[in-house]
Amino acid sequence: MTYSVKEIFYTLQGEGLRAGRPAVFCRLAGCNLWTGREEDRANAVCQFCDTDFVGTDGTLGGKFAEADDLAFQIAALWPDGKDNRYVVLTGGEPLLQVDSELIDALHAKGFDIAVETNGTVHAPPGIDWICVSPKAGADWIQRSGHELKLVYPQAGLLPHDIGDPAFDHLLLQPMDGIQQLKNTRAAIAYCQENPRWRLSIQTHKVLAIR
Ligand SMILES: C[S@@+](CC[C@H](N)C(=O)[O-])C[C@H]1O[C@@H](n2cnc3c(N)ncnc32)[C@H](O)[C@@H]1O
Ligand SMILES: Nc1nc2[nH]cc(C(=O)O)c2c(=O)[nH]1
Ligand code: SF4
Ligand SMILES: [Mg+2]
Repeated sequence: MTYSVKEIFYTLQGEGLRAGRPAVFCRLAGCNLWTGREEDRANAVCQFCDTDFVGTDGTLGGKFAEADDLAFQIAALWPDGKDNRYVVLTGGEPLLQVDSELIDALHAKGFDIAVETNGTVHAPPGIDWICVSPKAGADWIQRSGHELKLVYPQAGLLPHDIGDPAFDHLLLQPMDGIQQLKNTRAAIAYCQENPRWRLSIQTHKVLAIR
């Protein structure tokens, strides 16, 4: 299977329960909820995306013919001789491409594997940390995982619509955009009133890292 990769870079996980953890990010190209073209945004299922996932032209992006080739490139970004290897597979929608060959190849290189998914595709077995961020108007089928990271607020998919899902951790992430400050205030208030939920800040944006 050939993997289309937008970019690969070494940074800190910015979001969610594991914010602050050093990680190689591998951003797979393409998504099933938006083409990624601005002219299509208003008609997309997911309209608030903050990410460029189109094509393979980013840092270390490209087409990787084999899982081992992609795992080799990811491993090359980890500091020499250091353990606690961690890779975050994101996109776009990574589960359109992630398969058992890639999971095995990354495990063989010693990586703990996380995925950031919109929940419209079942996660294959073996992923070590599944973060699902469901989207209003999209089929949500991956309903279990380690963290549920709900972008807030989304008309039609508010925390009280979610019930009692099979996730270890429930997080609210304020929607970035022109209402970012207002959304952050509202998310803080919701978490304080509903303490099963905790706040996820996009710390990489504050820190000005990738
Ligand atoms: C770019 S998505 C890629 C992974 C997958 N397609 C998904 O939606 O989960 C990575 C994370 O960014 C979140 N995100 C995207 N746009 C956002 C925005 N404007 N504000 C806050 N979070 C956003 C997504 O919900 C998801 O948790
Ligand atoms: N630092 C950093 N943390 C992130 N967490 C989720 C991201 C994503 O775009 O999936 C992301 C990202 O792009 N950068
Ligand atoms: S599902 Fe994820 S990658 Fe796709 S458009 Fe929405 S936030 Fe962006
Ligand atoms: Mg991002």
